[in-house]
Amino acid sequence: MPKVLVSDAIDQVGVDILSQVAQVSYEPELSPAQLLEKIPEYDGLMIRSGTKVTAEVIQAAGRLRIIGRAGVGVDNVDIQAATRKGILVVNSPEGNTIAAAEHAIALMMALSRHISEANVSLKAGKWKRSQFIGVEVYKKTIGIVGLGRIGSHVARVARALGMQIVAYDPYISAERAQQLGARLVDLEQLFHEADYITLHVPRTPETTHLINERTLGLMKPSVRIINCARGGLIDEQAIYSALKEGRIAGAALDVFENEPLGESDLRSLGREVILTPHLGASTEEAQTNVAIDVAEQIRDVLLGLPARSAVNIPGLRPEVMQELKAYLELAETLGNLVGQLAGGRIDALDIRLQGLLAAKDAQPIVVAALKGLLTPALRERVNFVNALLEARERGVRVTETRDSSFADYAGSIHLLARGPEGERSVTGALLGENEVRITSIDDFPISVAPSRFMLITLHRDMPGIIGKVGSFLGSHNVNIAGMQVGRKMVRGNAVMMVSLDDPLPEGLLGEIESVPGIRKAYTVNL
Ligand SMILES: NC(=O)c1ccc[n+]([C@@H]2O[C@H](COP(=O)([O-])OP(=O)(O)OC[C@H]3O[C@@H](n4cnc5c(N)ncnc54)[C@H](O)[C@@H]3O)[C@@H](O)[C@H]2O)c1
Ligand SMILES: O=C(O)[C@H](O)COP(=O)(O)O
Repeated sequence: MPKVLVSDAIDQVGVDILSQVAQVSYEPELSPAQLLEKIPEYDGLMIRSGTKVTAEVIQAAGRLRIIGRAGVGVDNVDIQAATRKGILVVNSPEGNTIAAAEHAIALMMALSRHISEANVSLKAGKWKRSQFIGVEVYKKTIGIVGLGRIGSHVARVARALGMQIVAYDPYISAERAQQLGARLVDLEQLFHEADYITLHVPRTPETTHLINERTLGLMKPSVRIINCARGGLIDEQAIYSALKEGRIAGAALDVFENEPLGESDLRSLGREVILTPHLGASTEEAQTNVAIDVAEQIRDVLLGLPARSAVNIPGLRPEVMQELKAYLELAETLGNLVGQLAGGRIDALDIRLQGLLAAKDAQPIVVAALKGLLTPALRERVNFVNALLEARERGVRVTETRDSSFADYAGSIHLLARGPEGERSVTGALLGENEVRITSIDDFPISVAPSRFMLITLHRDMPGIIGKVGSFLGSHNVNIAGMQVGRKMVRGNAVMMVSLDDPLPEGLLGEIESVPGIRKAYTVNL
């Protein structure tokens, strides 16, 4: 039975799902050193933001197949290292959206009405109503940075509160913003106009210290800033100084550059700052959602099924996967074949999707073809997770084209590989629903089912050549399971594909190539 380690606090429902297929260790208090020591035993790892899955952890994870992040942000996982090692990373992109958006709104309201400070004051026995005069959000302008899932829900709620909405998100259309009642503006304009600024972007090199000494200077002195997204989006020292000196009115921060938040000047401030310990996703509903979402994906992957929210491979809905499954096998077989025929280094791979495939998502087919192409070199080190990255790192340029007019088969894939030794091409299609057929090699038409051991020759189409190869193999006790010849013209060049029951013994390939009329021979394992 596979083993799954749960190293952060997750809802019990997640543990129950994992237990259907795995032996589960629930250890939410592990130190980094303990994680490093334990990880080699596990096939799956389920985490939240508390566990740092560093390159060192991944290096030590000898049998790990999947890391499930019960939440959105995967910046605590070294994705590059996981991808390189072929470890799938999945998350729950929507399970805590509402919780995070509501926390941002709650912080905005708490800041506006001094709720946190007033609560502490009253509990300390004081009744100081005049000290807690707040401001209304009605008719104020909220600037939303990042109009994705959480930012969009904040926009909907803000609209219902009667706020004006400006938004900055270079990756969404003005129409989408308009639907949400938001006006898209550039970042500087947002900083100028907003009475409230709320951040809902991932942390990237582009968004790191988005709020800093300079940008704080662009804002109204009455501005209140909310960060429920990621630590590091705000320069903490700069916002501390701006708050302390009264250059801005307030800030509410749920996330920090270093978590847990240790010594920090921010802690010394009064009502102008509200700090919460990364609680955006901490609702009962969100924790149930993310636990189910991610545990189900870990369970499915351990059972050999696809994941629905993979971070490091194209996400494939199960119905799409089902539809493309046989074509993925075809693409992988063709990639493997053309890779072996081209031999050695391949600089470029052109992938043509023909017939009905011209209308499909090409990405999974490209990944499958690359997996096949790299398998002779990398063996089990290459998989659907790391094939694209490995190909990129080896300098393989990939292009894809489509030809919907192709009518010989319902759907067909043509691969052309270019390397220092020239170009080689193969085509394949499905017979019926899922029988893979190789339908051409270097444009010579054939129809051959791939088999584990194959002999392929390029030769002149002339009398006796097939017989010579057949009796040569027979004389070395190699049994032929099937044979087919393809040619474009009588007595021109031709290709022969021979399926063998056994591998060709060492040294025989050279002898086959010395048969008069044979230009080149290959053994191929599919
Ligand atoms: N505090 C919490 O507990 C908590 C909970 C959930 C999510 N989060 C965090 O909230 C953030 C947003 O999550 P989401 O689910 O809305 O993600 P999302 O991917 O749906 O939305 C992110 C948006 O940011 C935009 N974006 C990317 N780079 C940008 C840039 N340079 N400038 C402006 N916009 C940019 C994207 O186009 C996208 O629309 C993430 O960082 C996530 O980790 C925090
Ligand atoms: O990215 C997320 O999903 C949030 O930051 C939530 O993190 P958590 O699961 O550690 O609460």
